[in-house]
Amino acid sequence: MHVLGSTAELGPVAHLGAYRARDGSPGEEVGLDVGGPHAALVVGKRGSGKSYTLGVLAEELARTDGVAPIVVDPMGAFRTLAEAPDDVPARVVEPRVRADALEPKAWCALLGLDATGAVGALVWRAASEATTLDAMRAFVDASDVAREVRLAAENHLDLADSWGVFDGDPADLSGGEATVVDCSGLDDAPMNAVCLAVASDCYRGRLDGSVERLPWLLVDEAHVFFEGVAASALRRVLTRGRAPGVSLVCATQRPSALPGVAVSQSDLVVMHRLTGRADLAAFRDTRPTYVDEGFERRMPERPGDALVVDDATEGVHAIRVRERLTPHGGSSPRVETDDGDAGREGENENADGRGDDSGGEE
Ligand SMILES: Nc1ncnc2c1ncn2[C@@H]1O[C@H](COP(=O)(O)OP(=O)(O)OP(=O)(O)O)[C@@H](O)[C@H]1O
Repeated sequence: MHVLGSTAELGPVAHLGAYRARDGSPGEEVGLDVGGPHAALVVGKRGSGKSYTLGVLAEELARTDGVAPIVVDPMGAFRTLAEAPDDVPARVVEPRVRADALEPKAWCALLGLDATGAVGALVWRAASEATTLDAMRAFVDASDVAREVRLAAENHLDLADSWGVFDGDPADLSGGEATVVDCSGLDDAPMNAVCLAVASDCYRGRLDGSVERLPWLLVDEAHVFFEGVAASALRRVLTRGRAPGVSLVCATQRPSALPGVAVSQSDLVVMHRLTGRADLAAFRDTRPTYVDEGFERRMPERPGDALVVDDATEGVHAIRVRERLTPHGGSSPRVETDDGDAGREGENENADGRGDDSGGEE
């Protein structure tokens, strides 16, 4: 098997798929080095195969010794990973956050409060003094401030309480099975709080030695998190995660919405079909050596086909991602036809139902 992500035989390899010849026929099997930490991006327009590829990677990591795979799942698309426990060790957990996993500044940002205003300052002090949401509320309740300030702070903390993510303890994420943190049904703000806590726990756990396995954090719809309070924790993993051994794989249909550091720090980019001009520019600017006009001519057409830009081998590799071992849960709902079948969803059809590959910006 040809290994991407490393020039040396370092140990465990995730089977990603096979090389793809120009006529689409499969070639040698392709794997990805998972023996050491990586920062990777999986990009492509809607329906091009990003979640499917993330699922393949999660399956491989779940079957790899010494790593702790965690999927931050915004849509519940990865719950199916746990459907074949004999083949793929995986579990689905509720999204839970310890209130003190968030710095006071993050609490203000999460609740849309100006930290220099009276209400923001009170919430900031509550987050500095208390370790649970209940204790933060008690702190606010007992505070000696103007009534309207106290009521406004209470309302904001009630909102946080209504998300349900601060109830109970978060699951231990350091196990060897794939852990799917199911964030479906959550708004962007609580989802960001969850992602922030997961990324911080992985990073700090490796620094203080409490996490033994090397964490692999897989984040779908990553633009949602780079636009929210999780951004700083994800940036930290991107820029400083390699030394403690934390890997991050971000999937997005909008790479232009990610900060430049997400593209520049990624040593692997799995590019499914991508047509938006701004999105292509996000790569052309940081990787002019790889992403030229020839690159655009090689752009994959079918869902599941990809170009892998690999810093280790300093090359661009045309591959087809292998089929999933567990069911793929990421397909969009489709209209039922008269004979009861859902509309076709073949390899040559885009998720939006067009049989062609005409794209344009998303
Ligand atoms: N490697 C593959 N092998 C076979 N089929 C695939 C592969 N990758 C994707 N597909 C097909 O393409 C469909 C769309 O893939 P997927 O759900 O991963 O797209 P996506 O890029 O994540 O879309 P969205 O942005 O809407 O979430 C899948 O339901 C599956 O049928």
